[in-house]
Amino acid sequence: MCTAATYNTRCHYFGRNLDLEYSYHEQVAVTPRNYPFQFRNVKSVMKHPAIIGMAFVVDGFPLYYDAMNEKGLGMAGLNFPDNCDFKDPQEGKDNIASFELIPYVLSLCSTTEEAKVLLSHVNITNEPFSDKLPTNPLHWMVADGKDVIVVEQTASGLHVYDDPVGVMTNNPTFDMQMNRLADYRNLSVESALPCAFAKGLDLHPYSRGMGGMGLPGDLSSASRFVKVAFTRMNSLSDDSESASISQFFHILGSVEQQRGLCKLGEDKYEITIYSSCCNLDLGIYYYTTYENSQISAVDMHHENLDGDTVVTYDLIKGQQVHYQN
Ligand SMILES: C[C@H](CCC(=O)NCCS(=O)(=O)O)[C@H]1CC[C@H]2[C@@H]3[C@H](O)C[C@@H]4C[C@H](O)CC[C@]4(C)[C@H]3C[C@H](O)[C@]12C
Repeated sequence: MCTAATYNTRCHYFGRNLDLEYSYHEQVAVTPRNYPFQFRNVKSVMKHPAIIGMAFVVDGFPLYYDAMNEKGLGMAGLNFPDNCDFKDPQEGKDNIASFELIPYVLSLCSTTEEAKVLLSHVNITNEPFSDKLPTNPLHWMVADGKDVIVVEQTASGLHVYDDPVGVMTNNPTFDMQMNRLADYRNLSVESALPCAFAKGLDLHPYSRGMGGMGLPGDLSSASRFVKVAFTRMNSLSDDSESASISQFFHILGSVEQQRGLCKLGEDKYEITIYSSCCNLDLGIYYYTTYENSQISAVDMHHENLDGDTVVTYDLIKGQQVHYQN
């Protein structure tokens, strides 16, 4: 399971939880402007905005999980089993392999609006990166400081949805997630609204937070969608960088996966391997890992963005305890 979210204060933030029971060797990867993106079926992009994000870098190619470009556009891929339908290349379409979609969009677009136009010609293909890395089912969230969209390719074709709640998880399809949200339309952050259940009935609000009673707390993707939508839509912080990123990680923390709660086999448990937060305006990629709750950061503008090879940073994974005495 995974969760993606956006959050806006003075700057605009975009990120995700990566929830999985195993790890590839993911790293923070900066792709400079002159790295040549060679795609399988469409023409190469030799010069593009610089990109930073989390990637598994194989033979120098950044297989991004989530990333942003220096124009302020972010994109994240999340698991989308059963519904996802990547197809064979089709005549008359821009055929983009699923592992190419993040570099393709982030190297050619500056805004969500531009991404919508680009995606309207796209067929996402099932071509694997290599024999060792077969295609996995994914759907994507794309966001700039203004708009958020969700991109899903199912048996009926490629769908682009406007995302008014600025969050996304896994199954079911995005339109169904939004339909289900109506089941929770009476939830509120108010602790003691008058009883709507029956006029005059004295039902004492014995606790704070009762306006949110009924908010799901389990780890399923449908429940996480509701939980993170409620959290994100009501989130408040001041607009400093420190307060904004703290709040962002709290939004993702509302749906994080603790080891032991989601069993996938003998001694196999899904956990939140990392959480990321991109400052879309400043090009800073913040992250925490399951073991390391201290926020680490890589600033793309501290790199030579006119280079032509991908620069990587290993994740700082061990817990960083700040002893005070
Ligand atoms: C599985 C990851 C998504 C996490 C997630 O949603 N898990 C939930 C599992 S479930 O719903 O509960 O079953 C996705 C996110 C990004 C994906 C990776 C990126 O797309 C980059 C490459 C792409 C290659 O085609 C496959 C390997 C890969 C390295 C991908 C492996 C895997 O599919 C990743 C790591």
